[in-house]
Amino acid sequence: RSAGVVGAAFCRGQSRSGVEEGPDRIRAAGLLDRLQQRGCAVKDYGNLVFDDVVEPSGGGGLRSVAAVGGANRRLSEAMKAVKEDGHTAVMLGGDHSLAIGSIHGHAAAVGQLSVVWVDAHADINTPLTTYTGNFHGQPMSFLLHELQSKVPVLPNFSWVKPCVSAKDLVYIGLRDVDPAEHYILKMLGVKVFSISEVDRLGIARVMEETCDYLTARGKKPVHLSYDVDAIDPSVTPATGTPVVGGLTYREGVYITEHLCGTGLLSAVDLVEVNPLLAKTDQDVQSTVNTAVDLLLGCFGRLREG
Ligand SMILES: N[C@](CCCC[B-](O)(O)O)(CCN1CCC(O)CC1)C(=O)O
Ligand SMILES: [Mn+2]
Ligand SMILES: [Mn+2]
Ligand SMILES: [Mn+2]
Repeated sequence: RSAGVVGAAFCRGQSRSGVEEGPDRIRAAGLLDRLQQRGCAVKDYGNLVFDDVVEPSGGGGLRSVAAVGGANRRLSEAMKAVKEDGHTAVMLGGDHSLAIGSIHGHAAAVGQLSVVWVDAHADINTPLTTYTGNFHGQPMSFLLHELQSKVPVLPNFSWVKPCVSAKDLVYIGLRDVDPAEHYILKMLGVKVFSISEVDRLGIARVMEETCDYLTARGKKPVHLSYDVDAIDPSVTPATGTPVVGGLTYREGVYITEHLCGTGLLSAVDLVEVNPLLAKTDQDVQSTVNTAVDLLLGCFGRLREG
């Protein structure tokens, strides 16, 4: 197993500064050392730093359109290179708009893939349905073949090619879904395990059903896009859009242990860690340490030893 780590110090998919510090805080918590200690080869590709692209005014109520498009284009190229070097890619965010570039670059390298999206939110608003104009709530709309007739061409976004089929997407942890997103999920028949399903089925059954569903039509590389706000805010408070009633630490780690066990995990995003948004340093540490533990689960760490 080898990991290729890319930091993406980007915050302009949303409004709260600090999430650009995520990559360095996760590194400082010892991610690379802990991976190496487990016998995992690690190549650190460093951080993509997005010196603020001058943003033309306007954008029709969408926040930082050109900056988001430009940042994701660079991330896509970086992720493609990491995959072509043969690593399991690790993208450290940064806000969740970065999934546009991460998944796009992964697909450019491997072709068809499955996406497991672990999040309190569906992040599938289009530029026309978004309430907030924030691109961290929209990434999936740019990636799904089935939504392209609903997504306008935006400045710096013309490079994006849709690369995910709705039937190759599974959500886990949803508990704050906008009406338009819910309509889109129903219309496309996207597989969703909301927090209610996690309660009803238990996380082990959710993961079995997720993997059976994604491999029923043939095994494909898996892209795991993990928003730390999927986990309960009592565990990961340092994040921009916390929502009560989240996954426990144990459920969160079980997800990564199980996906690692399939042998199909090809790339993982770990996004939305914002160290400025916690009240105490303990809260920051709890968030960052959980992020590290989630990633270690992706690379074979088992709690049994
Ligand atoms: N769906 C939201 C939240 C996106 C969260 C992005 B993340 O990467 O963190 O998953 C809007 C959420 N919604 C806005 C109206 C409020 O009353 C309730 C929350 C949006 O801004 O689109
Ligand atoms: Mn979220
Ligand atoms: Mn998200
Ligand atoms: Mn978030």
